[in-house]
Amino acid sequence: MEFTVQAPAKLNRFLAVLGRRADGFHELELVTTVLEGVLDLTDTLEGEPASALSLAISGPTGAGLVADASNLVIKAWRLLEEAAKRPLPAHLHLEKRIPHGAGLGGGSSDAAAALRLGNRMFDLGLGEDKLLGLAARLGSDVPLFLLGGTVLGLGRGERVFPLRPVPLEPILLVHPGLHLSTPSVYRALQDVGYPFPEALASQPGGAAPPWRNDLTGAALWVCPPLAEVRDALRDSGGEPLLCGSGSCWAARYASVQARDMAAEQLSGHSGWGVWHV
Ligand SMILES: C[C@](O)(CO)[C@H](O)COP(=O)(O)OP(=O)(O)OC[C@H]1O[C@@H](n2ccc(N)nc2=O)[C@H](O)[C@@H]1O
Ligand SMILES: Nc1ncnc2c1ncn2[C@@H]1O[C@H](COP(=O)(O)OP(=O)(O)OP(=O)(O)O)[C@@H](O)[C@H]1O
Repeated sequence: MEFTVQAPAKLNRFLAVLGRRADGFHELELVTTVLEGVLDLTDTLEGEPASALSLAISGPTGAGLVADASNLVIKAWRLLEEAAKRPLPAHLHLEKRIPHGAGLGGGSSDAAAALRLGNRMFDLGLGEDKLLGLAARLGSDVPLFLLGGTVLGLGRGERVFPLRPVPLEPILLVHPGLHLSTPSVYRALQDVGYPFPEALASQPGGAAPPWRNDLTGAALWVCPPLAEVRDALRDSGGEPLLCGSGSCWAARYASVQARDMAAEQLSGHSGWGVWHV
């Protein structure tokens, strides 16, 4: 097709929950890296002008994902039409590789990709501030994908600021084949108790932010079998970190060699997906 935009996954290397707000959302401090260049964890959105709007979905994780008005790509397109004050008829094709309900932000990344694609395809000339505003209406995670790189997220995560790049350690991502709903994990914070973060993302002297996710207890409460992947990553010598609201885990290793040995060991587990970052 004529126009193509990549939609990578993300890794929240720091997620502090600061409290619950009156609107039901949680006040967060996040450091997120967009995993640009990890091709088997990147969706692709292509488009060409047509007589009406349509979306086709294919790819390894495309099955079971509906292409109707509930899809974040269509929701993003409708917001663009609202901003452009005219229909933007196009045929879109989404190649899905990011697992859903995995905490890797696939749907949010697709939404950001749709905003960029439509803006470019129809020469709408919407600036970054306008696109960030539309992104925030689509979901808390969408704006960070417009910035790319390593991003500080404040508020419910939608107020984004570029950070200097944090070099990624040798990392493995493991998907246990489970699906976790983000709202149910945030709700479970009430059952497990709210964490009271003392360390925030801004580190003195340019140090990398800590490897931390305050949603871990809540996600394990909602889905106890998640612990199996965490324990396997620990046994393989890694330092596990839950991805967003789950179900994927990331683990960092002391060396590329240690990471690659662990990958070989964990790939043998049936039903788990394993990626190098
Ligand atoms: C877990 C993360 O992926 C970390 O980056 C995000 O916080 C989730 O972002 P998201 O999926 O874009 O979330 P949204 O679509 O905005 O919200 C989904 C639901 O998650 C809960 N939610 C989300 C963000 C936030 N700061 N507090 C919340 O309590 C709310 O119940 C909300 O109804
Ligand atoms: N294009 C899309 N790709 C994936 N999911 C989508 C899409 N559009 C809508 N959804 C819905 O959004 C839900 C969350 O999908 P997503 O892949 O963003 O989950 P996630 O990785 O847990 O995200 P997050 O880290 O933002 O919580 C899916 O279960 C699906 O119902």
